[in-house]
Amino acid sequence: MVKEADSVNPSHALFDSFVQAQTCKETQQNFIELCRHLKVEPRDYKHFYSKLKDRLNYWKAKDLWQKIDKRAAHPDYEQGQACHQNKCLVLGAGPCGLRTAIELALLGTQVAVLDKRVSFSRNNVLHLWPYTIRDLLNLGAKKFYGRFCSGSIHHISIRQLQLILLKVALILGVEVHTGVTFEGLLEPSGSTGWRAQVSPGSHRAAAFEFDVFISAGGGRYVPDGFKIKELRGKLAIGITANFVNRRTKQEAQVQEISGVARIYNQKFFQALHSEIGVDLENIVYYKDDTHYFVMTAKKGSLLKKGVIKQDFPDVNQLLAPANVNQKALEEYAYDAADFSTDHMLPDLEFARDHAGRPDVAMFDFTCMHRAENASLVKERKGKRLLIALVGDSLVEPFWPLGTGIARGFLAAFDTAWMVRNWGKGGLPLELLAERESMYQLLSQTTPENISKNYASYSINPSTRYPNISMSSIKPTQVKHTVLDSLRRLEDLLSWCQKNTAGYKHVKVKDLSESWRSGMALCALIHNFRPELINLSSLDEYNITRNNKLAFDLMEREFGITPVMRASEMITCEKIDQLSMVVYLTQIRNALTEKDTPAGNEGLFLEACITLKSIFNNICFHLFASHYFRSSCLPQSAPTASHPTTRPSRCPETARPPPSSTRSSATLSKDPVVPVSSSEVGGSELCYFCNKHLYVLERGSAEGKFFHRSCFNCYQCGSTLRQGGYAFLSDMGRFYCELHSAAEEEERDEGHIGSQV
Ligand SMILES: NC(=O)C1=CN([C@@H]2O[C@H](COP(=O)(O)OP(=O)(O)OC[C@H]3O[C@@H](n4cnc5c(N)ncnc54)[C@H](OP(=O)(O)O)[C@@H]3O)[C@@H](O)[C@H]2O)C=CC1
Repeated sequence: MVKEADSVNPSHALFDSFVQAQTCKETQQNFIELCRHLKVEPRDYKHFYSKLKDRLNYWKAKDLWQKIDKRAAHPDYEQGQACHQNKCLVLGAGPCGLRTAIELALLGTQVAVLDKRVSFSRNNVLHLWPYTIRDLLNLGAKKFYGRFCSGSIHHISIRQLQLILLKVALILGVEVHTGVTFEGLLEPSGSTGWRAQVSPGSHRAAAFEFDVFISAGGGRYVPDGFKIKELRGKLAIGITANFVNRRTKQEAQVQEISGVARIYNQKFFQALHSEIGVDLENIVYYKDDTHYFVMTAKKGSLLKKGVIKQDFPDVNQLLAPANVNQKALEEYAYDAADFSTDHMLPDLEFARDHAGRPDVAMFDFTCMHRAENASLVKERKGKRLLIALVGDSLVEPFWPLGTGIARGFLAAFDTAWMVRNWGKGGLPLELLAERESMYQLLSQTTPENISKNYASYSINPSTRYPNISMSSIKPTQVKHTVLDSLRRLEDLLSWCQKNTAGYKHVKVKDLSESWRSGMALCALIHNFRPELINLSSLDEYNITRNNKLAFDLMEREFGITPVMRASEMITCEKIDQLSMVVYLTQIRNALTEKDTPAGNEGLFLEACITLKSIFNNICFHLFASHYFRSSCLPQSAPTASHPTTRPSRCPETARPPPSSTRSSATLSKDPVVPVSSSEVGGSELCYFCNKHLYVLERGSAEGKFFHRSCFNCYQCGSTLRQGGYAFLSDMGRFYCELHSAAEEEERDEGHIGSQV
């Protein structure tokens, strides 16, 4: 609604109302009225922002335009042309979905955001890292929310953050549909591309076709093809509570708590326990729209206080709603809040959650989830879809550490960078590999180890991560994320089986060893061109002759170059599957006269060929002479010239590096570890189990070599991944994120709460 006397010009008043709107609904309504009044059509997303700016000649808006113009002028966006042909659906209007939508709009993408919620009702308060503060200020946060970061500790409530981002997104021409539930992806059919199944089904978002899908639904929806990994730690029960902030003088004087962990203030926690029976590991208090508390409580005291009714070893059973006494939980949170603020907050009254209940909740942080991959590509009927996860659906944050939104925004920028490359026609495997390389860094990022030059931050990862290697993950390592391609390997195998069935001495079981004798290749040729080959003249044990015959015929008749020499089929230890896949695919295309791979075939061949060439390089760099002694890899592979890093033999004898590697140094990824000729052949010992380690099964991190299956958290035994671990060098131990934080917290005395 237009506020009276705000301005004489109705459009100015409408703009003011839009800027000041305090709910999602009010924001959307004011926006629509403003657009109507100025006769600008939000669906004309390409020109919307410039038209709005031109038609709203209002001094109060100038500040905002300047900020947005400055961001939009960054060369990364190529004046909104970088992705002008792309369309993106974003699932979730949480902070991360909206932040991603803004970047994609700046790249020129047509963006639609869906959220099932109709209101922004989350009171919980998020900690902001310095770069996020700068980022939001640059988007005009102060304009939309005058109190932004005016307190002593930098934070913002989720709903205020969503409001700011929603307003910026709308100004940039993003369509935001609330009250719409995403039910799943609809595959292309006929001339229609990828779409979403939504509820209500009649909503116009159902007709939106897109080639990029961002899943930012907060972790509850995981698109097909993504694997989610569980990181299980020791029992950690989180409690959040929000109390009404009446903004009185007395409330203003109460000190915030940026994070008090038990180890740093034993006295406080002992008093809390002995005086009121509340036993906590840590507590945080932020004063924002509400008085917000987040704490980790010990199970014993929750049982004693009757918050948890019955003890169960299984945490799901333990924290099931039926096993929680809500009233007792309210009392517990109330007492903790009152005690930790020295009883200085007068008339503590619970704020209300979206359902009108006292806003206090209990969460399980024992088990955190993270996706194994950040992105993938699907292809159906020749139409490709890039799918990316951002926010909590990518990595669930441990709230008391206050990393959620900062890492969420970093992933939003990284994702936008990938979409930019997608829009510019980058090869799927290459851009997926680059995205995964960035994803490896995410869990290691801290306010200290990311670049401090906030002014130069852009979606380009190199502006944010010092010493980043954008190619630490190779395309071959993301092959499984190009989903159609893998299915096509199976298709290729069954085509081969079908067309060699019934031939004597031929049994095709795979795309490698079954081809060694050359009989299967000859059978394949005979099946299609019997006149070319006399099968009765073949001897299954004359491997070189059979293969030479088949290779020569393929080359002469169909112009297909052999992938290896016939003699190598007998000498090699293992047939190289990727070489065979590329070779057999070309044969299939030739024999079935599909000579130009098109549509889905294109992606498949691209995958195979990229995999093959990369694989050859990696193999050469990694396995050098060992592989050449024993394998069939083509000899044209490039030579390696890296220095050698020798592994330590075991943790006990390893000489500790100068400092803990949970520093900025860990941001530069392990290079592919080169192997000297004395090492190849593989008889080193695994850093962890001290057993023999062969080159082909070897993983490495921090200069240590090990079996990949041995790379587990010292504390909980969960499997570690490159980039998703911390290494405490003085002890020579590797930890998962959760346990490294706990371990460091215990050791790092005097450093109270700077993470929180
Ligand atoms: N309570 C807290 O303190 C919370 C804090 N956060 C913070 O916010 C950060 C960013 O969160 P973010 O990743 O953006 O996720 P959010 O949870 O903030 O946003 C996701 C949004 O998508 C909605 N959604 C989920 N599934 C669907 C669907 N199928 N169709 C339509 N809408 C759907 C969710 O609704 P719904 O929620 O109803 O499923 C929610 O509104 C987190 O890292 C964390 O720090 C996030 C969530 C809660």
